[in-house]
Amino acid sequence: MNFTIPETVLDLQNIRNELVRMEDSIIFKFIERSHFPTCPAVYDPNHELLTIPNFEGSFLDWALMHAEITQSQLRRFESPDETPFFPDHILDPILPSIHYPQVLAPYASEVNYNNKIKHTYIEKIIPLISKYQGDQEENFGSVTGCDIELLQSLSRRIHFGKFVAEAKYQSDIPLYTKLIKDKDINGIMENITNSAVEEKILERLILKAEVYGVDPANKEGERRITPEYLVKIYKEIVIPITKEVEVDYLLRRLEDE
Ligand SMILES: O=C(O)C(=O)C[C@]1(C(=O)O)C=C[C@@H](O)C=C1
Repeated sequence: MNFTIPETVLDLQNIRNELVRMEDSIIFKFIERSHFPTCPAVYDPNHELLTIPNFEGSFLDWALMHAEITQSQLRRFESPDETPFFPDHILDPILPSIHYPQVLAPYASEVNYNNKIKHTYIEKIIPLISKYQGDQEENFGSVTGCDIELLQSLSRRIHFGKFVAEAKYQSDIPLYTKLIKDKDINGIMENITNSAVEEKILERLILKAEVYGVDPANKEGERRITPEYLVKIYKEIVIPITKEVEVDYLLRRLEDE
């Protein structure tokens, strides 16, 4: 899909194809992160080994914020599929603006689930995918680099829910208008849910984890990511938060009408 061509952005099939492609990069990033232990020091706002003068927050927060500041100057957050973790700290781009056509509602950038994504990543995903529990000081930098990449990939995937929601709204405006006016959260959730698509995603993830998760040159067939964990992460975290994004986006959809 091409963000300068609105028709391609709101085509549900294109959006789903993009979500499928994102699975690959997310799986490979999980594999990268799984080489390291949990490293709780990186997420602890008051850790003695990782205190940063004049900064309140964890080492990961500090690194992610500075990565985003640089990326904002490279125009990353002008793109409607990118959502910053530190929206109050990013800067104007140095590169000239692209002026993407507006395909989402004007409030779309305010639908920001990154705090929840970061929290869930640290609390639930890290313990699941890490090699073992504990710190390994010499890897703090690598771990932080992996975390930034993974968090940004997960954020992009989950906030794609805004495009899905807009496409679904456009496909049945009378239905969604009624549900939104009635503030019928359960009704919206029911209508945006497609269990067959979800099942397909989970089946495909099992297959991908089986193929990508084993190094073909490794005689012992050691696993780098288990299908069970991948399915658990998608089923319990990625898909549910994507649906929350969809519902939140839709609840405000009639604001300016
Ligand atoms: O593909 C869709 O229709 C979506 O809404 C996306 C998604 C997902 O997160 O992958 C979420 C809800 C649906 O039940 C199916 C899949």
